[in-house]
Amino acid sequence: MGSDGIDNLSLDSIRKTLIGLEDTIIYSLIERAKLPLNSPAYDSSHFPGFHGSLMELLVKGTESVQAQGGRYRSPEEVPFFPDHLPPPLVHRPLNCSQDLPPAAASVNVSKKIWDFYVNQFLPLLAAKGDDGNYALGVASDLACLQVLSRRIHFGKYVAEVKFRSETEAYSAAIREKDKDTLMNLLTDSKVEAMVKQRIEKKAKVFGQEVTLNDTSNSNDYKVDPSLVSRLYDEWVIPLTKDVEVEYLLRRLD
Ligand SMILES: O=C(O)C(=O)C[C@]1(C(=O)O)C=C[C@@H](O)C=C1
Repeated sequence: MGSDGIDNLSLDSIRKTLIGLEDTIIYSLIERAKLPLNSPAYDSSHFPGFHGSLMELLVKGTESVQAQGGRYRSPEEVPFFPDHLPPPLVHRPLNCSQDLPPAAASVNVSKKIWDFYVNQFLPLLAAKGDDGNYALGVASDLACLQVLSRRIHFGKYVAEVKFRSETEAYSAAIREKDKDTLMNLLTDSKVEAMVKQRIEKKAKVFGQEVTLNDTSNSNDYKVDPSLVSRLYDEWVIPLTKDVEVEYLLRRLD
């Protein structure tokens, strides 16, 4: 996101940002896929010394430190545990557009992102096994979760730009609280198909084994490209659209 402010945002520039985030998402998935599932880290009854799972403990602690460092000050940065975060110690203004209408601040699908990632997606990404190195796995999970969340909450900017380009049609549906019409207005099926094709292709290119001779199997990838496409199809795109609808519903408040 550049420093030009919301007035100069275009659908093209936001889509470019989404395309850039695809690279980060794939690389973070490749990192997590190197480690075994390590299921005790996600089990809230496994470690008796504290409340909740080890993953929750580590993510809360990391988010707390990052909040002090000035994270979570823009609409696309949403913590997974917003309660009791310490105030930032860094007050320098962000050199990126953050001036979305107030509607943006309250749109938050973090819980849904956490739930699908931990309960549905991670067991498909990581091979069964337990190497006891839970903190490393969770650090890798948080990298995945944060970039997925950023991508999904970027839907706020997408929705704002779409609202500005067709204000009358969107306003009518917002006044009626008509979620279906909003969903239809913002959906572009051709773009969705391209996004899914591109992410699968990138997973093949970024995830291929590089060797100096030609003996490697060209169908061996570090993360299954069809799983990455499925991630977008089942979770990333639908949740981005949920963010867009939720944002729009509050846009005229
Ligand atoms: O690019 C857009 O227009 C978006 O709204 C983003 C997105 C996506 O998540 O990739 C979501 C909805 C549209 O149907 C197409 C793509």
